[in-house]
Amino acid sequence: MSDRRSTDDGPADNGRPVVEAVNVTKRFGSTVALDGVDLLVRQGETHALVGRNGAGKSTLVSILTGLQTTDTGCVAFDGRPAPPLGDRDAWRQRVACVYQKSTIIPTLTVAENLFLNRHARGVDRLIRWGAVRRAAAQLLADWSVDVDVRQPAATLSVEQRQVLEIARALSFGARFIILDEPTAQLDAAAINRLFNRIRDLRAQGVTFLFISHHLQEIYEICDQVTVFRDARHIVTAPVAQLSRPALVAAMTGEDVSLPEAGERPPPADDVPVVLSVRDLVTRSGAEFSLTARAGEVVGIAGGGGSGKVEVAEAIVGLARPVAGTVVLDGRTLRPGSVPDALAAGVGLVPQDRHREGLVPALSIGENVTMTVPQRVRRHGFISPTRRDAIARRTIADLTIKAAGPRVPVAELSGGNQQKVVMGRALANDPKLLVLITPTAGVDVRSKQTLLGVVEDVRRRGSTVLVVSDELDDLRICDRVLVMFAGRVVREAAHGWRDNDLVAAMEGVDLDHV
Ligand SMILES: Nc1ncnc2c1ncn2[C@@H]1O[C@H](COP(=O)(O)OP(=O)(O)OP(=O)(O)O)[C@@H](O)[C@H]1O
Repeated sequence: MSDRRSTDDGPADNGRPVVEAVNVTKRFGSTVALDGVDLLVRQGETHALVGRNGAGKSTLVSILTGLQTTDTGCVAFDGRPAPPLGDRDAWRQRVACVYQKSTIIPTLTVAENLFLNRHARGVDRLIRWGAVRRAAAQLLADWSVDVDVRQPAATLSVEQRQVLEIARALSFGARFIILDEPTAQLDAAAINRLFNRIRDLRAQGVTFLFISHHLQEIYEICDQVTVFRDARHIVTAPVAQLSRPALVAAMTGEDVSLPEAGERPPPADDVPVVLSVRDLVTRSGAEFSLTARAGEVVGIAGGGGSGKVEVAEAIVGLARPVAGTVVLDGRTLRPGSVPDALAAGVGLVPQDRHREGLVPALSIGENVTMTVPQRVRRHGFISPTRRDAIARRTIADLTIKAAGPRVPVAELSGGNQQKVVMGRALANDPKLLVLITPTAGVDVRSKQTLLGVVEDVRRRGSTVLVVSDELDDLRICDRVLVMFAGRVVREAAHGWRDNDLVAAMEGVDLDHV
């Protein structure tokens, strides 16, 4: 393996290799997920692993955590070969991965989660709960985690769960932690706290492999970056030596710029109103009203707890509002009914694609056409040929990386699954397309594709709601309604400045400070 010693002065220079993957190849049937890749992570560094959706990142993570074997090549920790796959304890002492989807068990308490299967037992073999709780409290105190150990894990926030998973990993002795898109569900303040924690742990000798599609995060928190493209290792370099355009070019093989809405005058009064939301009140008290016309792209922005997702979910029927009406193209939607919203012409990309989005065991074709059975029926029966044709078009239009329309969605990478959700939302030619955090987990080139689709939909005369706190998502909007603490606090016309919008999302009124 080539020597990729850092040239900067950080701990990366002196650090011994904590983990090394050499010439690793992994195939799934005819798909080559990893093609002779190398990775070298040194002690004390925070090393980014980036690449487009389907580049092979998760596959490498599953190999580095002992969930899958390599076809060829090898993995070593601290210079010694990786333990056998079945020796879970040995793996846990070397490495842990904090995934986007938590592995914490919600029905157990914090203490139980921390000491699952390694409870302190007395001579009578009974579990000593007092001792378990004390050990858990000590562990959390050691790592400055402020959580009550008696609390049921279900009551923890996403942020607290992540921190708990990190503490649990450290308690097994692991000093190498993989963070797989850790910021995807966190708001700006929580991301800051996570980064501070990473810095603290790094100073104490903990090494991180950090996977994210948010390139600014790589520049903020990582020292080294490795780029994969199409299952191959492209480059490893100190972050400071790789400019953002160079990084994007390494990931995509080309320059990529994201779409932005052009300067358009507000729609005239004779342009039909497509969506009218009147005096909506959500369960937790968020209030919202909006009139949007054909061809308009409206953003709903806000941080965690702003109410933006609740409002969007109430509009599309995923949640039942306590008051208010939603009228789509003259038809009043039944509150809390997704089928009614779909029948009225809503296309939806929900926030949680695992819960409301996809059926992983079904094919791309089955998922994409799920809400439009009429389009795939022939003489009363489902026509696989029609279904394949629709799915093929979706695969081409959204550049989904898959061998064909009948591939189960479970076999796609995360970002490509998100494109299938978008494909399904578009399948019924929606009058109203509602996108909730549509580019979460999506690489920069795919972001360009997904956001570009919005422009096509708008041109066809549909209305689009983009619900997000990502500035890149919001830039394609004609106007953005910013929510804070359950209220719309600002309406920003196209051309807003990043600072203003971010300040409004944080509840700061820059005009009055
Ligand atoms: N269990 C599986 N069966 C078949 N193919 C798979 C399986 N797991 C992954 N793949 C394929 O391997 C390739 C690499 O996928 P992987 O999930 O590692 O990508 P990734 O870089 O993590 O992408 P993302 O950023 O979208 O999460 C993809 O083409 C994917 O479809």
